Amino acid sequence: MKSEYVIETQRLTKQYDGKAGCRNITLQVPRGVVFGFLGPNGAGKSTFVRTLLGLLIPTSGKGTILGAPIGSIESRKRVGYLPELFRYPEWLTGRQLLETHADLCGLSRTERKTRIPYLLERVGLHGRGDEKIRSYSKGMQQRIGLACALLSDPEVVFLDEPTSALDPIGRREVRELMDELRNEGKTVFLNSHLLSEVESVCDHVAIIHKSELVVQGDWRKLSAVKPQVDMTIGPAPSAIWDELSPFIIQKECTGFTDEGRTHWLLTLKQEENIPVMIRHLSDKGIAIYQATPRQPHLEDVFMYWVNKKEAQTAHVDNRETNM
Ligand SMILES: Nc1ncnc2c1ncn2[C@@H]1O[C@H](COP(=O)(O)OP(=O)(O)OP(=O)(O)O)[C@@H](O)[C@H]1O
Repeated sequence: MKSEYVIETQRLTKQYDGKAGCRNITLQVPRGVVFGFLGPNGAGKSTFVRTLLGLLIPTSGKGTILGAPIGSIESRKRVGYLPELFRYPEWLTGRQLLETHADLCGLSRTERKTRIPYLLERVGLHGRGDEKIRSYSKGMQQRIGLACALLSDPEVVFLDEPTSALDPIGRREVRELMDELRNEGKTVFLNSHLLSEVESVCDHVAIIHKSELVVQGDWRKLSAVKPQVDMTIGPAPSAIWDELSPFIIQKECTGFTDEGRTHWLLTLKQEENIPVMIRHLSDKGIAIYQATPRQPHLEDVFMYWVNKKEAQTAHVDNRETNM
C-alpha cells in the first residue's frame, strides 16, 4: 500500500562544522500536493533539500522519499530537481543538454524521441531547442533546467526558486505547470521566497527559521491570522457594539456613504462569529448591505511564525546569558 506521505524525515540534521545548516527536521509531505517550503535567507532550506536528495550526507537523523531511504539510488531515481543556482554547459544546445540528462536517467531511444520535444514545448522553448545554451537568456536557461527536472517523469519534483529568472508571463506558466503536475498526481516540493506565488499554488507549507522547523500544515488553518470581515450596515445605535463585543477583537470604521451606511473592518475571535453577528444585527432591525470575509495572506502567517520563533530564541538566549 502506498504511504500517504511521499517524503518523511525524522530529526534530519545537516550541520557544517557543528553549526548552521538544518537541525532536527521532522517533516511529512503528503502525496499529490504542491508543498511550499519557506524560510528567511539562510534558514536552511537548500541544505535540507540537498540532504534529502543525497547531495549532502546527514549529520544525524533519517528520512525516506517514496519509501526509500534518502540518498539511496532507489529514492534518487524517482525525483527531479531544479537547483536554485543552475548553470548548464553553454556549448551544448538545449536539446543536447536534455539528451545528456536522458543518458543519465537511462531513458530509452523511443522514450526520449517523444519526451524531449514534448518537454521543450511544455516549458515554452518550442523551436529554440537547437540553439546553444550560451545564446539563451537567463529565463530560457531556467526553463531548460525545468525540462531537465521533468525529463524522467518523476513522481516528486524539487523546484528551488523556479521562477527567479522569469518574467510575469513565465511565472504564470510555471504556476500552471505546477498545477498540472499536481493534477497528474505528482508532488512538487517548492522552495520560494515569493509568498504570493506560493499562496496561489500551495495549501500545505512548512516554515523553517534558524535551522529548525517552526510549523507545518495547511497554511490557512495555521493559527496565526484572526478572521476579518468587511461589513456595510445601515444606521445603528452605538450600544450595538457593546452587544457584539463578545465576538469582536477590534473594529475599525473604514468609511461612510451618503445614504447613512457605514463600512467596518471587524477582527473576530473566530470565523463562526460571522453568522452569529449577522443574526444579531438583523434581529435588532439593522440593515446589512454586505458582509465579506477577508482572505488571509500567507505573508501574515509567515511573519507570525518567524517572529514567534525569533521571540523564543531571544528568550532562550537571555536565559543562557543570565545563568
Ligand atoms: N557549505 C557550507 N559551509 C558552511 N556553512 C554553510 C554551507 N552552506 C550553507 N551554510 C550555512 O547554513 C545555513 C543555511 O544555509 P542554506 O543555504 O541552507 O539556507 P537557505 O534557507 O537555503 O537560504 P537562502 O534562502 O538564502 O537560499 C546558513 O547559515 C549558511 O551560511
